[in-house]
Amino acid sequence: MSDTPIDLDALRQRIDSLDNDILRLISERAQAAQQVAQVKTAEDPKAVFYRPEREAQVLRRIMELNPGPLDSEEMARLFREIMSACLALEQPVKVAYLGPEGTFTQQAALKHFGDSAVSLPMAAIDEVFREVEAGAANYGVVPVENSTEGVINHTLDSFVDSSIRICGEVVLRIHHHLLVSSTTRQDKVSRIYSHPQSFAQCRKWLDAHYPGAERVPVASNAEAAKLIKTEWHSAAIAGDMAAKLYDLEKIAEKIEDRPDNSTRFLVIGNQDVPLSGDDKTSIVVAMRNQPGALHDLLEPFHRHQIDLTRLETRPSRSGVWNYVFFIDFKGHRDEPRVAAVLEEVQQRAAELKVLGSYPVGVL
Ligand SMILES: O=C(O)C(=O)C[C@]1(C(=O)O)C=C[C@@H](O)C=C1
Repeated sequence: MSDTPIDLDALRQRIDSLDNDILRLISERAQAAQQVAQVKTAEDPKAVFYRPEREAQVLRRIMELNPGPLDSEEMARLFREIMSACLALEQPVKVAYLGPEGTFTQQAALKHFGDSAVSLPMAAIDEVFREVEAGAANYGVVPVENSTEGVINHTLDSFVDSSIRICGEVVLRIHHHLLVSSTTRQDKVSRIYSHPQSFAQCRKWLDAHYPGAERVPVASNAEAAKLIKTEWHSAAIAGDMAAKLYDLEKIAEKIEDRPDNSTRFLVIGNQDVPLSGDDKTSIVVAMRNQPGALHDLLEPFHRHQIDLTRLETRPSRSGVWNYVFFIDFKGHRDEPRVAAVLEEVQQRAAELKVLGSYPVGVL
């Protein structure tokens, strides 16, 4: 405790005065964003307003400059919301996501675009792709891999026949809770609803705490949360958003077996994203079915010292024993080193498609 007495009134006056400054500065920033919109429209009537590379640079800079005491992620989240509101002034952004409302994918969409984006729930991953392809939504957010359960094949397969590009990634820590409604008899829970992936991620905890309860898989965690509102003997496993949306009580928090449980989501759209300074590239490659094909494919990456961050194999839908490879690596297609590798891979592959170069997820 400090020796000098704290004068509460004086401190509040100081906070009021600081708020005045913050208010004025945020308004000035919003005006600058409106001017940016005018410049963009003058340059190109069909200009895209959302600029993922610039947003990543703004957030990274804030995190670097942050003097504390707020931690850098918290500070970046505040700026995320300011930028989201500024972008909405330029042009409201519509983001389709794998719904229903209250899913982790919606949480990821809001984490990436901020609360001023309009989020549109879709019933399936291909619907998110279609909505963005048709221009009904500007961007889409789909899950692609989970640290415990692995890849989401449906998302990868959707890229094969689509012209959609990847504009960004979001990584979300996934915390599951056991939820009940106000009418649930907590000592009589005999059925638990959740998404199959969430059951898999909480398997040990469930075996230890609810070995006898029936586990009923449903299409999403949000669906599970909704279902238990009418069943007095049921509980659901879902996240914070679903708990809030359906007004449910958490009777056990963070029940995932692995504390580092996280899911990576992709932001999809119709634009190519310029260099941000810390980028990733995703490609899909079909190799001819011959010995050493995988080695031939990977060798240029090794030689040019490019870091692979993910390699997935999927059966090709065009031939019985052919495979396609989904590869993520560090770097942007406009960097000479990456361009050289892509050129070499192109020569060795039966088919190569660059799904996008995009900023490494900041938040
Ligand atoms: O710099 C731009 O291009 C802007 O439109 C401004 C701004 C911002 O508020 O900083 C807003 C939206 C874009 O996605 C990126 C940045």
